[in-house]
Formats: sequence, structure tokens, C-alpha cells
Amino acid sequence: MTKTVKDYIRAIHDFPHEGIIFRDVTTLFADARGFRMAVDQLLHAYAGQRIDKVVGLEARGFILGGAVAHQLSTGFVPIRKKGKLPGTVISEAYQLEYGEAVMEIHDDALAKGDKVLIVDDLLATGGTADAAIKLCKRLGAELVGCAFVIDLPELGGRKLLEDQGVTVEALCSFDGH
Ligand SMILES: O=P(O)(O)OC[C@H]1O[C@H](OP(=O)(O)OP(=O)(O)O)[C@H](O)[C@@H]1O
Ligand SMILES: Nc1ncnc2[nH]cnc12
Repeated sequence: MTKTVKDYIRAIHDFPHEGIIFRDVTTLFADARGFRMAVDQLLHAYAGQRIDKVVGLEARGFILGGAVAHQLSTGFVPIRKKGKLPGTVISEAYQLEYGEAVMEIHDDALAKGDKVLIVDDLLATGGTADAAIKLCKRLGAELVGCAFVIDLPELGGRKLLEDQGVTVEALCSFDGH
């Protein structure tokens, strides 16, 4: 049978903590057919829509977002964890399973009215994507949507984003954590 995007994703049990099933996309990215399929399917969802910038979330969103931006012939903008970007930044704190983290974007990375697509590998609680949405909006950008390879619906991220009117695309989903 022909493999789907989901079939290329490896499950690693008890990483990074006991009880977590880590959905590992390195096996998807490493396969030429799998990687192309994932990028093409993400692009398909936005066919005909104006996108000025693709915003990728550290770290695996850089790999996907870079490929998507290249294919769309748009610019690519990184959102990184605190302290990694060299220029002047704006920041948003968000909740992790344990504690808090901070995401940052260069304050001149997006222009008012830019239509942006946020790309990451996986949507879990939605905390990371929610922080990214806030950063893009603070710079005056307009959100086209958020695109992921994987959704973990039980963790509530899709609901968090959709409840604020954000369009969510995910290529596959897994039950549980
Ligand atoms: O929806 P959330 O609950 O916010 O979780 C999703 C985020 O978690 C993972 O990144 P991680 O924080 O592990 O960082 P990394 O990509 O730098 O390893 C994943 O790549 C998303 O960015
Ligand atoms: N189960 C999971 N697999 C990979 N990345 C994640 N980020 C949050 N939950 C995850």
C-alpha cells in the first residue's frame, strides 16, 4: 500500500519524559518522497491565497517553513526561543507542560498588513502557535492560517486557535499525547 505522510512519522516512547509518545518527524524529513509529500500537501491547502511571508517556529518549523516559503517564492521569518535572535525583538511568554517559555521575533521582520502563514511540525496544547500568532499580530501582520504536519487533538491546540478565528490545517492526527 502507498505510504501516507503519517506513515513516515516515527513514535518514540517515553521521550522526553516517561509517558510521552514523541512524534518524530526526522524520519519524514529524511525521506525524499515523504518530505515532498508533506510540503506539497501543506501548500495545497493555501492554493490561490495571497501569502507575503512564511513564519516558521523553532526548530522543526524552520525545516518545513523554509521549504514552503521557497516553493511559494515568499520570504521566510523565524520565531525563536528567547535569546537566539541577534536583532531587536518583541517577546511573548507561553505555558509549557512544566513552567513557562518565551518566543521572540525581530521587531522589523513583518510589515503592517503582511499576510503570513505560520508553519510548524506539530500542534499540541497550542501554546507555541498562540504565542507566534500574538507576535505576528503585534507587528500588524494579518494571519492567513497555521499549518502543521501533526495535530494532537486531545491536547486542545486546535480548539484554542480556532476559537480565536484562526484557520488550522494539519496533515494528520494522533490520539493521546
Ligand atoms: O502546541 P504546543 O504544546 O506548544 O507544542 C508544540 C511545540 O512543541 C514542539 O516543539 P518544542 O517545544 O519541543 O521545541 P523544539 O522544536 O525546539 O524542540 C513542536 O515542534 C511545537 O513547536
Ligand atoms: N508528543 C509530541 N511529539 C513531538 N513533539 C511534541 N511537542 C509536544 N508534544 C509532542
